[in-house]
Amino acid sequence: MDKKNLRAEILEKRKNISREELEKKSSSIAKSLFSTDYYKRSNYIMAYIDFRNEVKTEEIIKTALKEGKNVVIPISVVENKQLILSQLFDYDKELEASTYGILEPKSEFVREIHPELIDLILVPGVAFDRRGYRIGYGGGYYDRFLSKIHKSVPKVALAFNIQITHHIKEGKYDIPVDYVITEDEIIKAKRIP
Ligand SMILES: Nc1nc2c(c(=O)[nH]1)N(C=O)[C@@H](CNc1ccc(C(=O)N[C@@H](CCC(=O)O)C(=O)O)cc1)CN2
Ligand SMILES: Nc1ncnc2c1ncn2[C@@H]1O[C@H](COP(=O)(O)OP(=O)(O)OP(=O)(O)O)[C@@H](O)[C@H]1O
Repeated sequence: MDKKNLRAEILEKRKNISREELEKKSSSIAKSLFSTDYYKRSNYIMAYIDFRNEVKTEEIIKTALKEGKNVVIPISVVENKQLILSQLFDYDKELEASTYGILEPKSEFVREIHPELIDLILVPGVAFDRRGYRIGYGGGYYDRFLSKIHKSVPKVALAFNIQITHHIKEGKYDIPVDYVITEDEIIKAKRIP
């Protein structure tokens, strides 16, 4: 199946997850993340702010902040499809709906951070395969961003089971993630060299 149809098919399935299930599955994904070494070791986490029935990240962000970790979120720059990073201190106070309807920091709370500081990246997406390849919304924001990040920084996708697909044909800019955490398992990306 081509990328466009696969994207549409999975988005349709994800739309049908109830609020209750969304909360429950997201919470179990958060718990799995907390159990990993890369989460425990992290000090600067780049987290996305969920929209449109993505795995919710509110609990992850609030827990990480409580544990004294630094949390950084992306701001979309539409003109050049780049992501700017901003440090978040208070999830409930600092955010407002912005580009694409995604929550971003209000202007007075933008605190720009250099990408080199990041030591764990939580990646959103529409579909993933077990090698860590990904389909997003088609903007190329994360591929562009990840191309600037050192290979050693763990890239962890959060996804519901229904977002795991057999095979995604990789494009020339695609940067695979290292792990995909779902409500049922932690998939360590297997890539045949
Ligand atoms: N939570 C979250 N934040 C994120 C992303 C994400 O996937 N999830 N992104 C990941 O990159 C970036 C935003 N990317 C987006 C790209 C396109 C559309 C969008 O609405 N596209 C139109 C179709 C456009 C077209 O094809 O003409 C649509 O879906 O209706 C939304 C977000 C940055 N922040
Ligand atoms: N590193 C890059 N440099 C230049 N162009 C890029 C880069 N990464 C992606 N692109 C371009 O961005 C466009 C969208 O890419 P793609 O279809 O892979 O997006 P996606 O992964 O589905 O979306 P997103 O990353 O926004 O979730 C493509 O035209 C692609 O060529």
